[in-house]
Amino acid sequence: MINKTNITGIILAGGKSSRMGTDKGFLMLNNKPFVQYSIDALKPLVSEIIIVSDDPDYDIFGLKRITDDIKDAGPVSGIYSGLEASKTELSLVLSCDIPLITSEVLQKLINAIDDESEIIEAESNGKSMPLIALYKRCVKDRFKSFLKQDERRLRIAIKACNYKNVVLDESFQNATLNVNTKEELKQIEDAYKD
Ligand SMILES: Nc1nc2c(ncn2[C@@H]2O[C@H](COP(=O)(O)OP(=O)(O)OP(=O)(O)O)[C@@H](O)[C@H]2O)c(=O)[nH]1
Repeated sequence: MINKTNITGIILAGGKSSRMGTDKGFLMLNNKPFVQYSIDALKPLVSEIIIVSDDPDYDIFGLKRITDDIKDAGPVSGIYSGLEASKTELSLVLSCDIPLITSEVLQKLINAIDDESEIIEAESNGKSMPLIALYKRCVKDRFKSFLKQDERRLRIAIKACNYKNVVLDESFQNATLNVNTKEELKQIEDAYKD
């Protein structure tokens, strides 16, 4: 029986934010930092939330914060570190730059759990979203071996696992929007008003 006691939430909040030029998790939408939206979507569904970031500013959220085991290695390292710290078999992994994300989307990933799939990604508008996804603990060793080989491409690591997508219909398109640039920030502000 799957319930919140056997799922952990992992939020990736490291990286360079080079396209935005400022830490994306602390961008504001309706007076709330972006990362808080990821926290709020996870909260009803998980037993613990872990933030993976080197930045102690994230401690204000009162959650467990861990740092990347391997620095500057991108999301593969962030996910690996989060799974290593997770106490549960299942983890919902989110980025910190998806402020319209909802628990409903994450529940769809949980509903799709089966014995075979090791990674279940949301798919929106034909695009797989590895940072709106559910990961089983067993993938962490494969992620580690990729990191050891200096392979940092998340898609390559995912392809080495048994993965599937949950295709979301058009009504969930906004919920999965992520923000990388100032232009996309403007788009999110407009989508939020709708
Ligand atoms: N913990 C951790 N999180 C990361 C790392 N790199 C990216 N992230 C997170 O992964 C998500 C997607 O990040 P990207 O937009 O692909 O990369 P970014 O470095 O934040 O931004 P760019 O420099 O513009 O590519 C965001 O939530 C980032 O905070 C990393 O090395 N460690």
